[in-house]
Amino acid sequence: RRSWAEPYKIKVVEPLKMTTRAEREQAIAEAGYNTFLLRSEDVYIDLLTDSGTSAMSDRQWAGMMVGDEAYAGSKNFYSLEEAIQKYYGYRYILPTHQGRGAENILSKILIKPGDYIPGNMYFTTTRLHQELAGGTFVDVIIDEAHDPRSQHPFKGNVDLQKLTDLIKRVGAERIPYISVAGTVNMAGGQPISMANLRAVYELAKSHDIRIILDATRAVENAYFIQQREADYHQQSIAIILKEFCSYTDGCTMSGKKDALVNIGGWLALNDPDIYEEARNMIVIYEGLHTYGGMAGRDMEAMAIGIEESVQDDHIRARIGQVEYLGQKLLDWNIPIVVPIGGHAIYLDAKAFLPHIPQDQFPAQLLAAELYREAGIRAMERGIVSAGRNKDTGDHYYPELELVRLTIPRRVYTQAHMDLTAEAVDEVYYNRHRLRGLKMVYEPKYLRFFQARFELL
Ligand SMILES: CC1=C(O)/C(=C\N=C(/Cc2ccc(O)c(F)c2)C(=O)O)C(COP(=O)(O)O)=CN1
Repeated sequence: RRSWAEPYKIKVVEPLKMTTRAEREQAIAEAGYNTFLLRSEDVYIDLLTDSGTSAMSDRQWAGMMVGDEAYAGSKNFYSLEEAIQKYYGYRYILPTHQGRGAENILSKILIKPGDYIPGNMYFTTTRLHQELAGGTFVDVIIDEAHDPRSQHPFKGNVDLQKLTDLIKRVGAERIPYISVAGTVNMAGGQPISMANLRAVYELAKSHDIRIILDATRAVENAYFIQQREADYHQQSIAIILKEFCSYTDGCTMSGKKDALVNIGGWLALNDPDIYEEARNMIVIYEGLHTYGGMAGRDMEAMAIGIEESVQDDHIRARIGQVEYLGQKLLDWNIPIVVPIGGHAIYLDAKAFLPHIPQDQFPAQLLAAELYREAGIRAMERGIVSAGRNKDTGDHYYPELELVRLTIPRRVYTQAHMDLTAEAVDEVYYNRHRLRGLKMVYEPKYLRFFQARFELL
């Protein structure tokens, strides 16, 4: 059996600065034990996020050179519109500066105070925009998604009974849309199956309720459908993606993930009336409807990135690298979320640090420790990210207390993955010495971005 290797070779590199442990101890203390507050130059392997951190191809860089920076009607808008219509299948396309720009517009248009928005697990910016519009997010994901050890192949699936119960409880008229993400970031990059999405679509249509997809990693979701769903083993990623989107009425998209760009996103819709209102709102919050907060060059790079993202060789290598790292950690009995997700490895901080109670922020501590140990930057995805219940004011206490090791696309080599695994193993070996944190500064919104902590 031949090993696999990437379907590309490297043409440009960015030299990295190596730091000492002493320098890292000072840097993480000055950053308040919050990896978001570290300087990039002090980070060796940056696994904070796959958002906007992927490497563009030479064709994308070439596309940057043909940016048509006209204020209105840029050529690049039409290449982007064509690429999205071709690969995602939606009719109307509105560029936005990134995903949350689309989430803001959509929430403002579709949600009325007192509405309920069911979805397959929360996402931070998505839920916040739903709440700011007066809505309440209701989690209708299957129970297995909240269990880091469950091997369910499609943990992103919607529990149709939970959804039906909500419709019965509040009435279809209080549900402006069902918010479906594929893959599900906070569950560990877990996919929803085509069969489940089709069933959700049929249920929604029987109650005349819309479905809006968060398409941010829908290409990765298509890969899992190809690999794990019998009917799709012989289908190309592009064909699967298009069918997947056909079971939804529109999508919000952060192009900073699947679409291989450093900035960009869109709102796509099939309903002409919602489109007309969104097209009008875009000029308030994002820019003219033919650039939506992006430069022409960025739209061109994203149009090319969409084409590259659906190539079977690309997505197989991308997810193969994540699986490579995850399998190493599993072989060393280090607790991670299974099945291995599409864009990241998620350390199970509750199992990793059972002696640190959740309100002493174990995942926050573990992310800080991994940086101190090896200059590797990861992201807390536990109680700090979950924030506070808008009604009670108390923390949410999520089942999943995770540290996300997020792999940018086409950036790091297998050697970086090997070193990351060794560093995690070192921290695991010394985990008994670790102790909790206290939060000393807590911002009002999305606190995890800017909160500061001290060692207990
Ligand atoms: C499934 C989904 C996302 O993953 C996503 C973003 N993701 C980020 C950046 C980020 C966002 C929120 C955080 O709590 C976070 F700590 C990190 C990330 O790293 O995963 C957005 C929003 O897209 P925008 O970032 O283009 O506006 C919408 N939907």
